[in-house]
Order: sequence, then C-alpha cells, then structure tokens
Amino acid sequence: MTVELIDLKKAYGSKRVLDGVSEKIENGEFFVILGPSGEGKTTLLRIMAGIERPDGGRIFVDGVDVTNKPPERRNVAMVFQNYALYPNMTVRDNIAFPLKMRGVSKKEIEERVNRVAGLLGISDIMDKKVTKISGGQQQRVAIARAIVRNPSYYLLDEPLSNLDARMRTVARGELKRIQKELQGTFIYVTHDQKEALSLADRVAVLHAGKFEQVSKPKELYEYPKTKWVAEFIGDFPMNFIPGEILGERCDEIGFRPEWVSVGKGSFTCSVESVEAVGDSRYLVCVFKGFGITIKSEEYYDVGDEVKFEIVEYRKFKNGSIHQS
Ligand SMILES: Nc1ncnc2c1ncn2[C@@H]1O[C@H](COP(=O)(O)OP(=O)(O)OP(=O)(O)O)[C@@H](O)[C@H]1O
Repeated sequence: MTVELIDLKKAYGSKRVLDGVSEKIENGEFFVILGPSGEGKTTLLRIMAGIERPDGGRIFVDGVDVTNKPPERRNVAMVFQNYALYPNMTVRDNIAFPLKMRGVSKKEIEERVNRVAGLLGISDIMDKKVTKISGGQQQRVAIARAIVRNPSYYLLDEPLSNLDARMRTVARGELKRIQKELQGTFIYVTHDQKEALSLADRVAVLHAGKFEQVSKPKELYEYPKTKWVAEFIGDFPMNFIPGEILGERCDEIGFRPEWVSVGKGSFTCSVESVEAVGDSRYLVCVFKGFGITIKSEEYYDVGDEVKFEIVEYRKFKNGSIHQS
C-alpha cells in the first residue's frame, strides 16, 4: 500500500506541532520518521492511524482519501512503545483477540495465529501467560497481534524502546526480516538515529513541523541538506568552519570527523579532550578558534598539537548544502 501525506498540519492551542508534512511512502517501504523528542512524531503517527484529526491536509492510502476515516476503517496496524497486551491472557489468546473480535472462524484463527507465531519465532511460548515471558518476547507478541489481521500498512511508535541495548539490536534484525517477508509498508517512529539508519529504506527527519530531509540513510549522513540535519545525524555532529579557510566561496564548509587524514598536513589543531570509541579515537580539538572533532587511529593526548588535512567536505550557504 502507498501512503501519501499531503500538507498535514496540527496545532495544540497556540503550539504548532506539524506545519505542512508531505511525502509519498511507497508500497513495501520501511519508512522511518526520525526527530528529537517533542517534534511531533507521535502526533503524526496518530494522525496516520486516524486516532487524531489533522487541522489541515489529507492522507491517501493507495489513492483513497482516508483523512476522515476512523481507525477501524483504515485496516492499519499499530505497535506502541508499551505493548498493551492483555495480562490475564496467554500469548495465543492475545494474538487471536483481534480476529475473535471480528468474528473470524475458529479454524481460520488457529491457522493464522500459528502462521504468525512461526514467523516471529514464538511457537514454543504460545500457552504461557504474557506476564511470564521476557520483554523481548512481549514485544514479539505485540507485533504478532498487530500483523495477524493482515493490515494494509503498519505504524510503529518506538516499539523497541523498552528493550535493553543488546536485545534491541537483535529485535531490529528480526523486525527487518519480518517486514521483508510480509512485504509490508512499515512506518516507524524513533528518536534513535542508529535505529533509523539501520532499519530504514528511507529516513524522514522531522524538524520544526516539517520533513526537513527525506533520504536513504547513507545520503542523509553524507549529504545532509541543512546544517541542522548535519549536526543532528552522526555520533558526533558535522564540523563547521568558515569556507574561506579552505579558499571556498561559501559561508561554511562541513566535514565529518572521519573525513580527515591525521598525522601530517597543512593544518594544525590542539587536542582538548579524547574520546575512545572501539579502536578509534575522536580528538576534540580547537582549530583557528573553532571547535572540531577529528577521528584518529593514532594515540594523542590532551594538549598535543596535531597535523591534519581535510580530505572531504560539503559547502553550505545560509544553513543549507550548496553543491556546485
Ligand atoms: N493531546 C495533546 N495536547 C496538547 N499538547 C500535545 C498533545 N499531544 C502532544 N502534544 C504536544 O505536542 C508536541 C509533540 O508531541 P509528540 O508526542 O507528537 O512528539 P514526539 O516527537 O513523538 O516526542 P517523543 O519522542 O518524546 O515521544 C509536544 O510538545 C507535546 O507536548
């Protein structure tokens, strides 16, 4: 199913949360909406689900205007941060519940529940109470319950945030596999950029009520459209220094910490602090009065003078990327 958002707007009182969100999400796409806390990600997802009404704009699903349809007429599956499973029921009954509510026959319920249990790898815990299984298993049960209805598209609001870091990595891989098998259109909200960049076919960065950039993960990292995105994406923000330092006629140039060669070169910076990540070191330095971070394979200490060269960079004008 394609999901088309056209100029969606939403305010709460005088607070404008969405200020013209537009994008077409393709059939079978894993589309991730990324943004800091409070930017309106959940609001946007609730509007897509039909739980919340937009003040303006329209939503089309496979070309059909669903803007005024209630959730139950959209055939949409939602998985939230808190899974809201029924605690007194077994895993099997939790998954079967939405089908029972729709009056699906017993035989079909059994077939469909067993099929999604297999898909999610939870066949062996079907008769346990949901309070007696782990957080990771609960998360899978919630997903199973959402997909058992064969929805047209899936809305997921930080569904992995209750899991610890290691479990989250495993669950991400599983989610991606499930999405591929279902060939479903997944619209996924997170504030965790690692999650976004590893799951998404495309990432939409929500900022100031709009999608500031919609790109493939690699492009988002390498060619951020604005300075805001450049500083938001990455373990370290992109470095910015005046263009004239490199003889460029633009306001600023931006470069990632790894877009440098360290040890020799025409520039020198002094090390203020060092952060070790894996077997690399990130040197937080002062360069011509500007704070920059550069990645080094060699050891340096606070106070060292380091020679370096900027080997790759982007040009920015008025806060936006300027390619020419
Ligand atoms: N029902 C509501 N009434 C009033 N204000 C609201 C309501 N729902 C959300 N807001 C406000 O709208 C803004 C966006 O909230 P939303 O939950 O959509 O952000 P978010 O990006 O999902 O944040 P988080 O990542 O923290 O969940 C916030 O400032 C929030 O306080």
